Amino acid sequence: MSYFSLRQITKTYDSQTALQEFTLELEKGEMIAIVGESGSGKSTLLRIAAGLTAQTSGEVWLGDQKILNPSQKLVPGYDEIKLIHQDYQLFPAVTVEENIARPLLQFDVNYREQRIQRLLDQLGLNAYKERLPRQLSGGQQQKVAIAQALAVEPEVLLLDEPFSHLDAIQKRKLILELKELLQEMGTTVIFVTHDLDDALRLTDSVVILQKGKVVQKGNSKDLCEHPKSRYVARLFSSINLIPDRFNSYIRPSDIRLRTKGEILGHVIDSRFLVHYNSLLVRLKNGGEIWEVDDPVRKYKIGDRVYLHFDEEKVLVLKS
Ligand SMILES: Nc1ncnc2c1ncn2[C@@H]1O[C@H](COP(=O)(O)OP(=O)(O)OP(=O)(O)O)[C@@H](O)[C@H]1O
Repeated sequence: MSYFSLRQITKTYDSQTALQEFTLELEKGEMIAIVGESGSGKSTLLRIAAGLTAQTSGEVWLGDQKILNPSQKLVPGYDEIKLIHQDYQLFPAVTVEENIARPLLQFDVNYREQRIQRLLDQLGLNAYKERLPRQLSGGQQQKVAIAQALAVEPEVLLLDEPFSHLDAIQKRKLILELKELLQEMGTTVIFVTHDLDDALRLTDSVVILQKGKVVQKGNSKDLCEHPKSRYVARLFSSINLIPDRFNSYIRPSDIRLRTKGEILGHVIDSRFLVHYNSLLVRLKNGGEIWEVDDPVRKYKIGDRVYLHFDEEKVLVLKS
């Protein structure tokens, strides 16, 4: 039996289905990301997993403990399962240290002090412990919210896009730091996001959610090489429709640029990116515009190019 399981969770709001028979089984210490566009049911799922929203049907289990929802439990939620979202609320009038102490008030004073010190160390917050939340940057405030959630050593941490206020550099750094910390603590984690890159920084194990249903799950290599839909394929890169072929697509990185060949086009735009130039190429036959990677940065706007790809790289995607 798995450690944390969401079994056949369905949630309807009035007549609208937000989640449909969602099932997920996690082992202790496992980390998984759920990636889905806005409105796909991610937040609803995490609130149900935390026992904060009542599901229409289905069950949540932590070990042999059934997680009760607010219609079954007087005080909703569990210390063992903590949810962090982007609109975290720190106590504005007390210091960082006191914010972290709040969930620990009923614990023994020695344990409490030790635990606060450990969290301040782990999250690099020592220098800020006397400050009020408004005297911190967004990233630092987010770290305090994380420290607060981790204070009671939850078994399961549910992250609902908690990094979306941060800039890309801060976000990358915090995700990597958090990953190390959570691995060390052996915490079981579900991270929901609309951003696949963020997901893959935390874990290689991904579930793709669309309109409340799981459309695919796997590791990044499987999902990238064998996407089951255009939506999944596009999470990794754009895809070019191959003219005169049904539902067949090729990724910009799977195209080779040649000076001779079959598919002729003209470069109409070029952008310098870190590992390659990203070209827009207008195909002579049909006028389609393809995105093509130029890793040697050889081609310029106006150049004639021939495009080549291996048949095995073609993605056939019906939906
Ligand atoms: N309290 C509510 N009452 C009615 N409908 C709701 C409620 N909460 C969510 N929904 C609907 O359920 C669906 C899923 O919403 P949810 O917030 O779970 O999606 P999400 O994937 O987290 O979206 P986002 O990334 O924009 O936060 C949406 O269509 C939303 O409008």
